[in-house]
Amino acid sequence: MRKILIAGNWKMNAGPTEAKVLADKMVEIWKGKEFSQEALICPPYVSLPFVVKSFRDSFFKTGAQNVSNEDNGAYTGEISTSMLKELTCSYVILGHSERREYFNETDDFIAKKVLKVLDDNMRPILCVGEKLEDRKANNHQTIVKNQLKVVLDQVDKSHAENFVVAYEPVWAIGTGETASPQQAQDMHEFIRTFIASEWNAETADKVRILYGGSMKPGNAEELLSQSDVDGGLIGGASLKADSFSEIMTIADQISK
Ligand SMILES: O=C[C@H](O)COP(=O)(O)O
Repeated sequence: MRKILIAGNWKMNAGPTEAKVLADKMVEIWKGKEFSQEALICPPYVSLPFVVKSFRDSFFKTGAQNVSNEDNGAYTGEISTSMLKELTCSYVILGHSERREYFNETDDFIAKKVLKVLDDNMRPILCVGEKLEDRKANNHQTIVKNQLKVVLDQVDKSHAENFVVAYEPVWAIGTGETASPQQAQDMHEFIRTFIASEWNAETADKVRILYGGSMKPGNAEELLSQSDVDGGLIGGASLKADSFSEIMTIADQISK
């Protein structure tokens, strides 16, 4: 059984002051309540210590939006896995389409980071997804398969439980346009089948596959109810404590 992961990616939003207010609000909403699934917030690096502090006595987990593939050393501007672990971060988002597009991150580079995160006993959330032109040209499966293959070729299947994939169709990110539940399910099933062909069915079954792209309270139930959708990677709606909590409540009522 896979636990649903509701993950918020705050992107380059919410500096320390705003982040603390937002995190405190989330904790307040869930005070005294239990959450049967997993909730995660990935703030910008500078806000992480504040969010960690706000979440200290709660079930909320924290993660980062990127990390270096190197150990501590002379790498100006970078952040290491050991620094994130010191803050008790457990997840790292990797290969987000914004990093691929604006910072030229390649599949090989992303694979190195995924390996580093897994080797250091953290959990990568590997983002994959096609652009609108790929979808229109019916190339979406090939694009996603190629992005995944570079990483899967290097990751041992023993990491399956810590390995998280996020399917984020680029055309649905921040646009208000969402993949239909069927489009999401079809791609998630394709991803799981591909992982099974690279590893095996038993390990593929352990991998959580999140959907990302304009997920909000109004569409979360339909998306999260799909058999291969194991959670959400949420941008805009995670910047509002109420919206994020509503999605969590929906996830709480769905069991896989
Ligand atoms: O990482 C999150 C995704 O890019 C989705 O962002 P969004 O919910 O604002 O569309």
